[in-house]
Amino acid sequence: MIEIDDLHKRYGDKIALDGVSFSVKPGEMFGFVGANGAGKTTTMRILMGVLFADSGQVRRDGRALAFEDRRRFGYMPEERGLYQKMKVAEQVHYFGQLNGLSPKGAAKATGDLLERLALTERAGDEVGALSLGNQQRVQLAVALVHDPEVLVLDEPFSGLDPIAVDALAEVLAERRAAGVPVLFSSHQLDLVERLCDSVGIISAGRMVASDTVEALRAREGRRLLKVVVRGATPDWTTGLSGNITKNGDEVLFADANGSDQEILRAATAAGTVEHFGWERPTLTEIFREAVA
Ligand SMILES: Nc1ncnc2c1ncn2[C@@H]1O[C@H](COP(=O)(O)OP(=O)(O)OP(=O)(O)O)[C@@H](O)[C@H]1O
Repeated sequence: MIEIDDLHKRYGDKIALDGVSFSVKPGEMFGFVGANGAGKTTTMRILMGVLFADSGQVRRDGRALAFEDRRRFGYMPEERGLYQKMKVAEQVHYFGQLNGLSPKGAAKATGDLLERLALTERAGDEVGALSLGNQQRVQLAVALVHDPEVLVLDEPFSGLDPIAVDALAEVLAERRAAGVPVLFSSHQLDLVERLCDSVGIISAGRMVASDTVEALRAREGRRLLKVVVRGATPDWTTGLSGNITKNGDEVLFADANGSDQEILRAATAAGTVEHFGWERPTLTEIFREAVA
């Protein structure tokens, strides 16, 4: 398990991290989300040892991380960092060897990954000649080539087309199934919701939520009551409490937790109740609320 424990970091007067803690279990996909400048990259850089925290610790299975541990991590930094003049396959192979693979092992892993990421036809091209999206795929191949024990990816999905998003999602899901803790940051909350087991929401250097997607949705899940009544007159909700939004026969009651039975009685008296249930919020709604 990867544990981030009470990280604090300042850049001059600017407090970037103000007590960030969360953990990522083996076989867990953790989505790290937050507004621009919230502290995601800073946290990941400290996790990877390219930046030092002012205080706090990063541990793996209860032990402070050492340089050697991080060699077995796969990291995709925000600033990327490929050799523009090196050819695609050469580059992935080079990083494979740099991270401990034999020449033969690196060649096999390179071939497999280029295939998975639809880069085989570009294997002999210089990286600098590729589109940004394809360079991004090479960067991913570099992060994954040595079959890392832990994955830390800073916005790996940004700039990818939908086919590449699916290919990467599949590769990450395989690593997760093999027991690898996978941590990635993203602004694509629908994607995070679809792929991740857990989510951490950071706002101005503080974690404002960190839990499984299910738990976050369930916690907020009794806030919005959706009722559909056929054949009712539009004024059937008069006198009911809660913040009411109407769209034809569909009525949404926000903050109606204490008055749900009263609403049900009114709906039944007004017409045919076709739907009566709590709406589970999307991750985007949870995020907006958490960082508001
Ligand atoms: N080298 C630096 N010098 C000064 N301030 C910095 C430096 N790096 C980051 N910061 C500040 O620290 C805060 C956190 O930045 P960070 O890059 O970690 O955020 P982020 O969540 O990754 O943002 P984004 O989503 O835009 O990538 C921001 O206010 C940023 O301006």
